[in-house]
Amino acid sequence: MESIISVKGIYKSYKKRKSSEIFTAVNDLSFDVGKGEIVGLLGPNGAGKTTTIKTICGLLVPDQGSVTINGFDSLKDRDKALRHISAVLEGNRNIYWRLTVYENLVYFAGNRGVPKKDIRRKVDELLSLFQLQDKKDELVNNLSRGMQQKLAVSVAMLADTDVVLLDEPTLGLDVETGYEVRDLLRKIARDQGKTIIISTHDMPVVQDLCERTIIINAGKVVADERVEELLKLFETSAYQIELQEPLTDEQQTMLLAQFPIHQWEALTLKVNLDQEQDIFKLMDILKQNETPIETINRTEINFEQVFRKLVNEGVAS
Ligand SMILES: Nc1ncnc2c1ncn2[C@@H]1O[C@H](COP(=O)(O)OP(=O)(O)OP(=O)(O)O)[C@@H](O)[C@H]1O
Repeated sequence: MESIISVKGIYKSYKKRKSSEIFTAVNDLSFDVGKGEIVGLLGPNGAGKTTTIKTICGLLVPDQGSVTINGFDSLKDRDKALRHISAVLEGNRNIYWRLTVYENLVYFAGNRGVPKKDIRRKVDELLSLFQLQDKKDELVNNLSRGMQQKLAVSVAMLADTDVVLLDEPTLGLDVETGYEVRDLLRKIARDQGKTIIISTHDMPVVQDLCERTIIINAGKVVADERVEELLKLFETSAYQIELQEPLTDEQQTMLLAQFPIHQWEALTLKVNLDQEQDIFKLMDILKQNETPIETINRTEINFEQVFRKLVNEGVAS
């Protein structure tokens, strides 16, 4: 797939407040994003997601490394590179709180180079797509957080850029509005073929919306995989075993020595096996004392478990 964004070996350090210590927020980060891909940038608090997004959209200059957008270096060819990008940063900073929804859209349409004769049509299209017609004369300050977020995303759509960067688009939204924003983003990506990078903590957003996820932790990439591949990697190996009787001390010692048992409560064992056939070895130990087994189930593993495993273990597979 042709790459539209190429991040190569970027580093970014900050000086810690009230001390001379330097903190490396992004540490040799590299990845590519293909045209039309929807990529989730996932990571715990402080992982370096916002720093990465701001570096891509030219708000921060990396200490080392480069960002290329559609073939243009974001530093050397800044104007040409950034022409391809719109961003919605955290906190709805790209909209004016003292203007109405309509005034914001008209103002930013002019500001982003929409020809005068097309502004009205473009604004009406976006009001309709984002279901904001009823709110068009409302001051942004009086809108709910979800409405403000929808307006922020619609402002980012005005320039019709190839790439849209979204920093935490569902943060602080209630479940219903979160779904609504997610559906809108899916629609935009599918119907308009845009490349979308979403930085988020929200696992369902990634699982539901993104084709690929780049998981970062402490400023480094710990996984760069298609979401379905990541889930597959773990789904074959998660088991839950219910016993009818407790195990002997000897069985317990053998199990703990040989298998990564991650939960053991009374008669319930949960284990993630590296290879599927390991379940037979585990059964051998259980059979040694003829321990009656109530059930063995392969458990569904969700994206949150995959994420926690990758972040805690720091390995891609
Ligand atoms: N301007 C700054 N000055 C000093 N330190 C900063 C600055 N901006 C970010 N940091 C630090 O760099 C690290 C990475 O921050 P960043 O905002 O990129 O992470 P994040 O993954 O987006 O986190 P979160 O999910 O909490 O928003 C954090 O430890 C943060 O405190």
